Amino acid sequence: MPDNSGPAIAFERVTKRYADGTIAVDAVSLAVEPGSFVALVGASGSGKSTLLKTVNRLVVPSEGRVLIDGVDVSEGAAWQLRRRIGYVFQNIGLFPHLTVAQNIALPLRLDGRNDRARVDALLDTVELPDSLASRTPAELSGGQRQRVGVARALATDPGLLLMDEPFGALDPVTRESLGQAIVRLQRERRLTVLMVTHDMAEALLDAARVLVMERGRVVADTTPAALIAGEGGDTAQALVAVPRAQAERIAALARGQT
Ligand SMILES: Nc1ncnc2c1ncn2[C@@H]1O[C@H](COP(=O)(O)OP(=O)(O)OP(=O)(O)O)[C@@H](O)[C@H]1O
Repeated sequence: MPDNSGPAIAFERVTKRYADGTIAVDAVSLAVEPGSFVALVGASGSGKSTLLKTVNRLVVPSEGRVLIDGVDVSEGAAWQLRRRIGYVFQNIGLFPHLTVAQNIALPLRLDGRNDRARVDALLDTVELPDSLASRTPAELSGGQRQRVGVARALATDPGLLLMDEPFGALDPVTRESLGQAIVRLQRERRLTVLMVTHDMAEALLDAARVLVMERGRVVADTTPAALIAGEGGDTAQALVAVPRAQAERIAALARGQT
């Protein structure tokens, strides 16, 4: 096991209250193990993205604090913090006038590196052919663009990856293959991954731990196996019911029943 596994994250009574009184995150405390894959699920508006963004300081908590390997994220400059954290979100912003290779290399250049071999390795990681390296983002499909975004997020070799609906806009086949690529990478490098998703099936299949949020609070915090076994409470089970029913209907079809 490499000793450079991802960092531990601790949320300590993290609350985010907006000026209009909305409590997006309500006194959340939890610890994320180094090198673990944690999914955040829950209804729209339950606070998933807000909680995720407290880690890279895109959101500053009203109360409480977030620690990475024991150090409060509010210490030091935000850009230094973000350099150590890969961040993937839906419709990731690529620079339209830069090529794929230049987009991926951007964080490396900010680090004073200009490493074409590294870009090629990152293209390989996200399963994109080298032939796309000289294209601009407009010359790619949506799924290819999202893969470039993932490659760019991984460029500085961060130990921590934050993903906010990373595959939401993708077709199911691309979604599955990119998801599997991330899972392989997470296991190989022991990355700490926090992934917000609307898709409970994706959470159950990719993550080792699933947090279910409701109205700013974590109402279930357990393993996929426990969720499948019916644990985690009503909110969690309502979310599990969807992929379960689909799986049962597909199994019935496979058996020739209607
Ligand atoms: N800048 C803001 N000002 C006021 N309220 C906000 C702001 N940003 C988010 N909120 C509110 O905070 C709550 C949590 O939002 P958040 O984006 O974290 O939810 P989410 O679970 O990620 O939702 P979704 O699945 O739809 O992305 C929502 O009620 C939202 O309207």
